[in-house]
Amino acid sequence: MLIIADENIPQVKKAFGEFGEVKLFHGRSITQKDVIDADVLLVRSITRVDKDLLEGTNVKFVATATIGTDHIDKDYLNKAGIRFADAAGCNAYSVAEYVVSAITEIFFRTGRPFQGSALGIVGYGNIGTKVDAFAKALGVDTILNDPPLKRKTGDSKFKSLEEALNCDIITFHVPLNKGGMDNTVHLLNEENINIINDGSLLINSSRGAVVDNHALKKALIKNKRFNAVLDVWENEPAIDRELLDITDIATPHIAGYSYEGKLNSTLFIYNKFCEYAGVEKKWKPDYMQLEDNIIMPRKTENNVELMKNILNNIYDINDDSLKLKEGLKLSDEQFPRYFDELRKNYRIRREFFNYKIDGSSLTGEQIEMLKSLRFEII
Ligand SMILES: NC(=O)C1=CN([C@@H]2O[C@H](COP(=O)(O)OP(=O)(O)OC[C@H]3O[C@@H](n4cnc5c(N)ncnc54)[C@H](O)[C@@H]3O)[C@@H](O)[C@H]2O)C=CC1
Ligand SMILES: O=C(O)C(=O)[C@H](O)COP(=O)(O)O
Repeated sequence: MLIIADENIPQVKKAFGEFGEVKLFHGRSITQKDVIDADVLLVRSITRVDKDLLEGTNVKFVATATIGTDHIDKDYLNKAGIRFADAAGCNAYSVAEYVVSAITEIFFRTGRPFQGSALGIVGYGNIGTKVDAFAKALGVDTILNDPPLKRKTGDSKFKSLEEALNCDIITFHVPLNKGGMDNTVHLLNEENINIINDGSLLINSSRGAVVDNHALKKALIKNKRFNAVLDVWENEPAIDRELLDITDIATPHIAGYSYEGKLNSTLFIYNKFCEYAGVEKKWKPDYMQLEDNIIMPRKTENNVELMKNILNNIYDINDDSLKLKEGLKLSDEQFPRYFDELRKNYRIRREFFNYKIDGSSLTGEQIEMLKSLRFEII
């Protein structure tokens, strides 16, 4: 069996090697010629999988080691009788932790408290539900927007997009739906961007095109009255560098790149392949136990300061932002490669549950907050 895989799927050779030859390719440059004799194609978000790539090939099974599937023409795969699998949920905690880090950093910079702030969550699926739980743990109220779920459940907890945009923080966790009733292309656009209040914080870690980047740039240039955190961009990796310059925290599509999230992505597609092929699931990734994982936070009653102090030991989102912004020095030709290299060589970022926190200087409420964020308290 010939298996063609994106070189950035971790441990893919170990996982799939038992089924045949695994050949690795750079995800942006996989062509029909590369997959012509393949039985299995394993991609990440940067490979467009459609008729142009697969017609006339031998491919019977396609999997993406990602949550998002907007790069896959599922209708074509269905018609062509090609089985498809995604890695739904694999890095949901990673993205939720990214959002906690982004809020902490911006609130620390601007001297705002978590308590009493309201967070609008657009998209209440695997990631949105985790962000909701984390926000509540921090003392942040939430407003939920998810029209498909509202139709399905009739639950009055789901509010309008306008209500979500009216919050102190707005975060997007929707798939990129290109058209239809639940279109999400330019969900935030020239018309509704003005709903965002002065001093609010906008976070997009879903897909770049969910936010009209041109409208956002115009709004920020005209009057920088709210903060913006962007992990995803229109036209990655050739992103709008003027927008990059004026974004408060700017990262190269790494919100889902926790160590666990990446390994889960391989495990999830491996498991789905085994189910498809009717073979026993033998492989499991080695998640490696973390050493030196005890954090002793400074005593403070200010929870933003406490979180900033803890996150400095785990994941300082500023480091990612500064590195991406260093790319502003490069030429337009050099930048896309730089963006991809930052992603390829991304650091090992462990999820919160790996860390133990010395609770001796913490209040009972702070201990409960940190436990809800999946830290272990000792
Ligand atoms: N930046 C990154 O590294 C990552 C980005 N993502 C992106 O995040 C997206 C969301 O991930 P999950 O929560 O796991 O997906 P999910 O499928 O579990 O949840 C998405 C939710 O959005 C809702 N939705 C659909 N259309 C909507 C609309 N027009 N308005 C409001 N809500 C709408 C759906 O009903 C669903 O509940 C993925 O599709 C992917 O594009 C996912 C992982 C990592
Ligand atoms: O899971 C998703 O969806 C994502 O956006 C990924 O975390 C992004 O990873 P790549 O596939 O672009 O490496």
